[in-house]
Amino acid sequence: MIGKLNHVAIAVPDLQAASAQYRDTLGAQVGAPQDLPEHGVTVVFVTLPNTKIELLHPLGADSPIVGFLEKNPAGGIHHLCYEVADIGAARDRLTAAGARVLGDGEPKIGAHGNPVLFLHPKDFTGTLVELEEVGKAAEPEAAS
Ligand SMILES: CC[C@H](C(=O)O)C(=O)SCCNC(=O)CCNC(=O)[C@H](O)C(C)(C)COP(=O)(O)OP(=O)(O)OC[C@H]1O[C@@H](n2cnc3c(N)ncnc32)[C@H](O)[C@@H]1OP(=O)(O)O
Ligand SMILES: [Co+2]
Repeated sequence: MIGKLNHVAIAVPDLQAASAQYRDTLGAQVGAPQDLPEHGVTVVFVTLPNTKIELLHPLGADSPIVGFLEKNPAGGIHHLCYEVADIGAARDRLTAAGARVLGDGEPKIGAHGNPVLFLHPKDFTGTLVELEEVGKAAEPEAAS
């Protein structure tokens, strides 16, 4: 059911410092900060040849990553995001298997404009999992 690793998210206490480290020390392609008020985070995406790193910083007092940064003040790996072709079907299959989908169970639009859901870390070997629906590219038409 799961496909490509879309991104690895790292919660960071200082977004500017983390962005500079990835750009200047590691020589990676680093994007601009993006505020996502609906998710309570500011994100910066680092594009790697085979996946992305999502640098996460709290936006607002109700941010879901405030508690994580309190427990991990230097920052740390926060979640993995896997691509799925049909997020509704994935959610139904996972809830039937007993996994907890976070929030009200309805997908929200994530940083890439695609529907996303989160799964409780206690149900996935201590790892918070994000699912992102990435539509399949149109099949090329068969040559006639
Ligand atoms: C969608 C926009 C963007 C994108 O990619 O497009 C993003 O990725 S936004 C990312 C930020 N959004 C979220 O994380 C939404 C889902 N998260 C949540 O609902 C909460 O953060 C939750 C429920 C995972 C944790 O809630 P809380 O911070 O209140 O912590 P608790 O003390 O209730 O945690 C319970 C238990 O789980 C452990 N925990 C918490 N966070 C993580 C984590 N990231 N990875 C692994 N384990 C985690 C925590 O330590 C507690 O364990 P315990 O043994 O009881 O101490
Ligand atoms: Co994410």
